[in-house]
Amino acid sequence: MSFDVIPFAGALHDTASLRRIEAAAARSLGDSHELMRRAGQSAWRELLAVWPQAQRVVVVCGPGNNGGDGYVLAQHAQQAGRDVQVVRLPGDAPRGDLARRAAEAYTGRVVEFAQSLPACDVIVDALFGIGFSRAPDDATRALIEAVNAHPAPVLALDVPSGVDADRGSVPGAAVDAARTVEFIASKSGLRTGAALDHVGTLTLATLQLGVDVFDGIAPQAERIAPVDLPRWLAPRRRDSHKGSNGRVLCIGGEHGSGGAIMLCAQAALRSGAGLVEVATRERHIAPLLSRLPEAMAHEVGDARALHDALDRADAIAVGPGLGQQDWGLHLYERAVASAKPLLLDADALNLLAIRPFALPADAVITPHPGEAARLLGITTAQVQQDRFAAARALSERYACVVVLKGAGTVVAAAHETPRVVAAGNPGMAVGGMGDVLSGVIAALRAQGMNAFDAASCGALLHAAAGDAAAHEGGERGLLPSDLMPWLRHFANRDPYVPEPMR
Ligand SMILES: NC(=O)C1=CN([C@@H]2O[C@H](COP(=O)(O)OP(=O)(O)OC[C@H]3O[C@@H](n4cnc5c(N)ncnc54)[C@H](OP(=O)(O)O)[C@@H]3O)[C@@H](O)[C@H]2O)[C@@H](O)CC1
Ligand SMILES: Nc1ncnc2c1ncn2[C@@H]1O[C@H](COP(=O)(O)OP(=O)(O)O)[C@@H](O)[C@H]1O
Ligand SMILES: [K+]
Repeated sequence: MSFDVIPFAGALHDTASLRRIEAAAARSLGDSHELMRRAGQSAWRELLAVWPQAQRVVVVCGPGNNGGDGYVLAQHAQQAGRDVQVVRLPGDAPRGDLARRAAEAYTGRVVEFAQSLPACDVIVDALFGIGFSRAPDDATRALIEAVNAHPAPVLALDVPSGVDADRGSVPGAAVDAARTVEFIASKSGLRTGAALDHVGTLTLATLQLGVDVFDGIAPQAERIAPVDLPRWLAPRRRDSHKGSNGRVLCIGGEHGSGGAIMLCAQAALRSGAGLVEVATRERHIAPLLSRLPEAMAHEVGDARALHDALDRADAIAVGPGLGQQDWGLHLYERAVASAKPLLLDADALNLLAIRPFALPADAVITPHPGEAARLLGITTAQVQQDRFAAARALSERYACVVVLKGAGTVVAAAHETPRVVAAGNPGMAVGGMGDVLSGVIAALRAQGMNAFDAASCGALLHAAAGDAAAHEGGERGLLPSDLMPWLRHFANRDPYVPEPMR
């Protein structure tokens, strides 16, 4: 596998930056074709390393330079004695000089696609890369569907065809790759949303370029993974005490939703908060204390008790199970008016959408895509079409830090490079999982982390705990409570876990 110079391991780029990097690389090599030659050769080496036994290779080539990479790979496979066929749509002969040159150098068979693909051991997807620009037409869709229906595994070159490499969305059909080998730099859109069901295992071929080709080009986003946790989670000072580890106040738990605030409080304790208080409905206090005697629970009908609890808190999480009735609205307004480090989730976000209050400085909001859509006045599908843009729009509109949850959680704040979490799994799509995240982030805030770092580290810690819990017993049936021991584990120990690059 090809790992050369990686300028900054978590750096993610968009296609506009990649075009500039490619241009700088072509200038420094003095020849654009050299880049394509290296791309095709790296991909061939990867294919050989992963599927050494593959004898029959089908390379599906598009009309652009991604197709050009495919012809270079096909030529290597041919020279290595493999049975190779390039398949392309009628009319998809290479259009540009680079790809045409690569196609002319390939001496093997080229067949036009008609309904089905030949039998083979591996399919190489070289249909579209970063030049993919619109939903596929019927003929292209039929080809993509034939690739996906074929039993052979797929190696995608640069981008699984049909995935938008900037936004992570799939406007029509997209190739389901077993692996994707990215060229030159990692792409932001392959780390979030619908893309995650298409990329398979991601690897990076940097094409032996020097770091100078990245000069003056800032990454669009940063990928964060469990190995990054020690960046934020230094060991505790030996002489710390419960006060120095922060007091969290969790507000919520309307009638019928008492479990939400209990999960939030428990997660805050398991993420290292020194003290956790809960302001909830009276009838939830006894069950909460019987499960979680370390918490201090208050009935908040008494205005003085609420005032004192708000005053004592180092960080406040408001929203889990809060409801949107008068009780919840009153608590929401008091929490927002408190000017304390604040986290808003669930019903606090629904209330924010209908009663926009100016949030205190450095507040964190943790919407799922549905909540994000309500806050932005758009549809959930529009949020998912461009999760980076939605997170950025929320951070601007509400002047806060945003954790846009879901596959490939995006953390955004004004003047910060957005971060995308390379952990988490669909087992976490279950009621109560977001309440756990609220407790984690509030605990990190109370321990002194700034809002953007607490949001990033908290989303990562939560996702890592979710992955560990899913690894133990599977994704289906995973419960938010299953994360609790793992939150403690990842908040303390060397969190390195071998993982595929995402
Ligand atoms: N430049 C370099 O130095 C290097 C580049 N490299 C490689 O080049 C790739 C980028 O190449 P690229 O820019 O030619 O775009 P590419 O992804 O092949 O697609 C464009 C073609 O597809 C077409 N098309 C798009 N969408 C479509 C749709 N839905 N349905 C149908 N057609 C559609 C589009 O048509 P048009 O929109 O122009 O009508 C155009 O013809 C990059 O990912 C990497 O693999 C490496 O070799 C390293 C060096
Ligand atoms: N498919 C998925 N992949 C990764 N993480 C997921 C996935 N589905 C849900 N999650 C995570 O689980 C949590 C669910 O939160 P949320 O939807 O607010 O649940 P609830 O409101 O029921 O507590 C979020 O942190 C989200 O990122
Ligand atoms: K491709």
